[in-house]
Amino acid sequence: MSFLFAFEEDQTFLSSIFDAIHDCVKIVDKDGNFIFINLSAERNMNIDREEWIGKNAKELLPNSVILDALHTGIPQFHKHSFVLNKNFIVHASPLTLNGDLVGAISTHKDGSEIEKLKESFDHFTINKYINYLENELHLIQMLPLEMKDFVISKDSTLIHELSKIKKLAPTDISILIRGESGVGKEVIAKNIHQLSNRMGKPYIPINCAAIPEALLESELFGYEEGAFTGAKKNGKKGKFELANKGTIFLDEIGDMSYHLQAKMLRVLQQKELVRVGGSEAIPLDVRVIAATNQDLESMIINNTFREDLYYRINGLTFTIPPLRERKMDIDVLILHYLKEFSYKYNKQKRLSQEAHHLLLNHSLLGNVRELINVLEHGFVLAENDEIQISDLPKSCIEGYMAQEEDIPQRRSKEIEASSFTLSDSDSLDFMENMSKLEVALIVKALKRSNNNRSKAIKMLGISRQSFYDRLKKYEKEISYYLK
Ligand SMILES: Nc1ncnc2c1ncn2[C@@H]1O[C@H](COP(=O)(O)OP(=O)(O)OP(=O)(O)O)[C@@H](O)[C@H]1O
Repeated sequence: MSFLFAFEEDQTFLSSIFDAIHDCVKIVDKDGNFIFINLSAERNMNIDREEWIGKNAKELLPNSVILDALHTGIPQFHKHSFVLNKNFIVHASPLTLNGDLVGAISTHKDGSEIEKLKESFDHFTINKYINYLENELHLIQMLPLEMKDFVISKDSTLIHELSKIKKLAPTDISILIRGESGVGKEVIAKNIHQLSNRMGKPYIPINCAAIPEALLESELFGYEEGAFTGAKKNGKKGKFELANKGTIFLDEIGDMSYHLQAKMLRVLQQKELVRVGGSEAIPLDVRVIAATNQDLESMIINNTFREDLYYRINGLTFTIPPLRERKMDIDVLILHYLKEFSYKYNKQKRLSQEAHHLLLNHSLLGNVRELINVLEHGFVLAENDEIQISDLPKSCIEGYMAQEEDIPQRRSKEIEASSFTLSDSDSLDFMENMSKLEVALIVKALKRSNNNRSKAIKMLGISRQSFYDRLKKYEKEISYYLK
């Protein structure tokens, strides 16, 4: 089991995960010897896996697809294979660790499975989304292979951001993920961990906004027995200690108090921590991924976020655009989650044209999380196989109606704010008009940069200080146009 050393402690757990997978899975080491065969494969091939482990695939399955993947180093997809008197469709991929080839993995289905799949697909073809899937899936395939199962996107900006992950994951660079609530920051953090050399070690998420300030310190750094009233006997490990050798995901880091930020910075710099009420320094080896929806740059100016911590956590930034700015993703996510619910509830349902239109045009402020909730609500409530608008949550329908009513007003605001013109009757007062021009320029820069203040400052070519002075001066006007 040479290359599985990374999971030594978790091998039983990993085996039970693979055994729970319905697809047939086989793994060989770099010499082609079988090191793992899951339960489905054992049953499907009608073999005794204990007898196969340690034997070479060349001997037991000559010309098999797994050997092709091992010898060429190239993934093999949808390969037909006739062995053990059965027809199989096989996918196989080489396995690498730190850039070295360590083996190969294959999954297969046999003819009867394929027939079942075909039947369910035939049923689906009445659903126009299947055409969508077939036409557009190649774009999803642009994602790194390992991420396909997790992050669904065909938005070029997001795909570009995600393509960095593969290169960065194996390093220990700290990462800051930015984006609104529900855009997928945590899914991406998990992916970074899974693609890193720390995979198989702990991944510990903590939401800094969800834990009361008084408890956050001991949650993060742990405490010793007697540290405070109610402290457990023998003390307790904090999230940082639990994440040792692995990754900690600090969600909503902008909500952490200034005092805790200072403590966190010390821990990150010194790579050791002292539990609350303790004196012993505990060495730490933790990769930090943080996420925020806040404008940390203006928090630094307002002295609510420490600049030194900002540079410490911001080795690299990923910005995930909100769902309303990647409309194409709404469709693929709908497709994906309808499929997921069809497995979960053992039923197949599609969206009516009207409900589909509503979701595509809804501003979905809760992003992917809201889309999933709304869809599941509709899926469960729909009387037949078509989800109607009336099956969606009331709040979603009301939100959409309010948004539609607001459109003419928003459009007129946009026109007003983005053009600076003077009619004959307008005042020519210099100072008054200069102020209007400043507001129009700032609003335009903020809109063009998706409200990213650093980018807006660059576009405007003015200093940070001067930008924030104007933001303060015209706060009311700017927030009116941006609303
Ligand atoms: N691109 C995506 N593909 C598939 N599922 C996604 C995608 N983005 C988000 N999701 C799903 O949406 C839900 C919300 O995602 P997640 O918790 O990662 O968002 P978040 O940005 O971390 O939210 P918050 O800031 O509120 O913590 C999860 O169920 C996640 O699996």
